[in-house]
Amino acid sequence: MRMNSVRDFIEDVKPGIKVELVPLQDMYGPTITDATMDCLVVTKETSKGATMINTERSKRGLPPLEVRVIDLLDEEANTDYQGLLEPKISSSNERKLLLGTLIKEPDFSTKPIANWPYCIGLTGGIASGKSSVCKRLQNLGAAVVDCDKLGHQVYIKDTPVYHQIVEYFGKEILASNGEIQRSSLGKIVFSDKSKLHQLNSMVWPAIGAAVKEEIAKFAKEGKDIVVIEAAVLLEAKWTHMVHETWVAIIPKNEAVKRIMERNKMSKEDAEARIDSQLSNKERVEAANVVLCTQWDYEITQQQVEKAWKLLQGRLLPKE
Ligand SMILES: CC(C)(COP(=O)(O)OP(=O)(O)OC[C@H]1O[C@@H](n2cnc3c(N)ncnc32)[C@H](O)[C@@H]1O)[C@@H](O)C(=O)NCCC(=O)NCCS
Ligand SMILES: Nc1ncnc2c1ncn2[C@@H]1O[C@H](COP(=O)(O)OP(=O)(O)OP(=O)(O)O)[C@@H](O)[C@H]1O
Repeated sequence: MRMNSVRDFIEDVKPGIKVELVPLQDMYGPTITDATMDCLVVTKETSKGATMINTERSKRGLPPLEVRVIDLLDEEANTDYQGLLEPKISSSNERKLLLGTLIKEPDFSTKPIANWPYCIGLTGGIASGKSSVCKRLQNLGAAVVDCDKLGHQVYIKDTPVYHQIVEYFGKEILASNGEIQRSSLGKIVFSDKSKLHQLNSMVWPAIGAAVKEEIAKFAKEGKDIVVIEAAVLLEAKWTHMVHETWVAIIPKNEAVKRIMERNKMSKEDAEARIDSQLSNKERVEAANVVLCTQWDYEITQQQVEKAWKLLQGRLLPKE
């Protein structure tokens, strides 16, 4: 079959057939373990891999995949094909197919964590849909650690962190009962980067320790997969506590719209809040899996189900 690009092939596929694009470096992942797959589309250059994939499938008692070799027509088309498999996300239809798939192999070599429970760090910008994705993963069976909530617990009156914060920010952040008023603290730190930095250095170690305790608690309960929802996962370097980093993204204009609606913020304030955080690009660069919540809830659900299903095929063995 001679095609301009893989996209042509996909457009040629009849509706109802499940098509997944697997980045070249991940061809071995789902393709050797997914019992629901029927067919593998490869170029001449990657057809050797297909033979090896079928050998691996037969070792696992899975039926061989029908292999379709397509021939790309010209240089330009070949570039398009390579671009398609690059681990980057844009709004193009082809790259949509990468959402929910493993775009980068996780690297456990530098992480001092046990194989089990398998931990996913879920991050993303403000209003990117983290909570919505988490809820869906929880419905599928994941245990969830909410770092915003853990963050709120470190402000409990008379703890060492409480005293440190009051000493630095002054008594004006306290309510009449002596408790820290987060809204007052938020106003200060979200308009002053150096103060936010100070606050982070006081509270992140305590939140990190609380995350570890939660993971240990879920391990005792026998949970297999724990999702750690953390807006600041990358900034706080909590990635060393998780096996994989999943990132929720939305375009900036959609984020502004959502924040204005949900938080009743002005456009300028919403933009300032987004600009104070990491960009989508920076997060995607660190991501093993990317999810985009830009469209209907149904599409978010489909991406989450796909990500969950593929995840089952790469969980590490219990030690
Ligand atoms: C500044 C605080 C007191 C404001 O509390 P408040 O209840 O008003 O907001 P909340 O905690 O619900 O956070 C709202 C959103 O702000 C963003 N955000 C929170 N903390 C940070 C931070 N340190 N850096 C950047 N963005 C942040 C996140 O998108 C978060 O979802 C609070 O956010 C806080 O203690 N932040 C520092 C601790 C932290 O990093 N928590 C987040 C753990 S994921
Ligand atoms: N398709 C969608 N998937 C997920 N969320 C969506 C979608 N469409 C709209 N939203 C809305 O986006 C808003 C933000 O979602 P959510 O609260 O899950 O984000 P978040 O990243 O947890 O936000 P934050 O960290 O700012 O609290 C919600 O009001 C949600 O209803």
